Amino acid sequence: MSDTIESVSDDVPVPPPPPAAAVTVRGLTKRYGDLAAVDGLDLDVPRGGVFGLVGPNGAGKTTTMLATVTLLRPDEGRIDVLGHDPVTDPRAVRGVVGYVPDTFGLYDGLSCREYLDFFAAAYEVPREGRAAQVDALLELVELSHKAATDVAGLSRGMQQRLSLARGLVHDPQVLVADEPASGLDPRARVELREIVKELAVQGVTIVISSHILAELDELCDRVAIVEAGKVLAQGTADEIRGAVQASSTVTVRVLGGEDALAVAATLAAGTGALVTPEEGRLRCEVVGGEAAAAELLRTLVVGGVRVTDFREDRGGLERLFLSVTQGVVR
Ligand SMILES: Nc1ncnc2c1ncn2[C@@H]1O[C@H](COP(=O)(O)OP(=O)(O)OP(=O)(O)O)[C@@H](O)[C@H]1O
Repeated sequence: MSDTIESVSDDVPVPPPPPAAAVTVRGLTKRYGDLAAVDGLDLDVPRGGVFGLVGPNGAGKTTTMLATVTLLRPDEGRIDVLGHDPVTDPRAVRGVVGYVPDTFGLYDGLSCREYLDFFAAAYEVPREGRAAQVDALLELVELSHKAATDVAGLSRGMQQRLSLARGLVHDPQVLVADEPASGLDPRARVELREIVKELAVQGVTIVISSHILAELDELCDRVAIVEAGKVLAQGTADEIRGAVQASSTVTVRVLGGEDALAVAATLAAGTGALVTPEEGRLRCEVVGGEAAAAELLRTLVVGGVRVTDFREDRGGLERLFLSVTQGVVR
C-alpha cells in the first residue's frame, strides 16, 4: 500500500495540523490602578527553540509570563498557548506548559525527590511512572546525588535547577522560566544554560526572561525587547538589528601599507561609513546591518583594494538593547 497522502480515504479523519506557534499574545493589557504593567503587548513565540523576554526591572515580563501560564487574568487581550486559551481553558494550558517562577518557595522537610514527587502528583503524573520521571529529572538537572537532601539545604544554584525540574514534572511542551539565572554565580549560569539548551534539543519550547542581557545573548534563537509594558522589537537578534538600523563596527586590513590604507579610507567614507584609521587598519562604523557591510566590502574590492581581513563586530544583545530601549523607569 502506498503511504502517500493521496491514498488516505476521504472517510479517515485527518487530525488538524499542530499550531505553528507555541505562544501567541495579542494586545495583552494588565493594569494595577493607574499603572499599565502590560500595555497592549504582542508576542509571537514559534514552536521549538529558546525565546528570550528581555527588559529592565518593571518592564512587564513577569506579568506577561503569569498571564501566559494561567496565574493572572488579563484585563484585555488574548493569549494562545498551543491552541489553548489560559482564561477560558486554564487546565489545558497547564497540561502543556511548565512554569519556573522567579522565587523558589521553600518546602521545609521535603527531600529533592519528595519535592518533585509532590509536584508530579499535583500534575496528575500516574503513580506508576512517577518515580522514574523524578529520577530522570534529577539526572537532567544534575541533582541525583542530592535526591535525599532536604531542599532547604540546597545552594541557590541547586534550588534553581530543582525549580527547573519542578516545571518539567509533567513533560510540558512549553517551559516558561522567569529569570532562572538571577543570583547565580558564573559557573551555575553556564550549567543552567547547558540544561536549557538540552531541553531545546529535546523539542521543548522555552520562554526565558532576564534583564541580564549577556545571559540570553548566545542562548536565545529569538528575543522580544520589552519596556514599559510594550514590546519594542522582536525577532532574531539580526532581524532586530536590521530593523533598528543599529550601527556595527567593521575592522579592515589591507595589503600595500599606508598608501593602500588611505585609498581604502577614501572608498569606505564614500559608502557613508564613519572611518577611523588605526595602526595598520581601518575601523569603519556602518549603519544598515549586513547589507551595508557587504556594500563596504564590495566597494573596496571593486576599487582595487586588496583586503586581507574584514571583520564585522555587530555587538551583542547588550548593545542592541541599549539602541532600542529608552530607559523608561516606572
Ligand atoms: N501585584 C501588583 N500590584 C501592583 N503593581 C504591580 C503588581 N505586579 C506588578 N506590578 C507592577 O507592574 C510593573 C511590571 O511588573 P513586572 O513584575 O511584570 O515587571 P518585570 O519586567 O518582571 O520586572 P523585574 O525584572 O523587576 O522582575 C512594575 O511597575 C510593577 O511594580
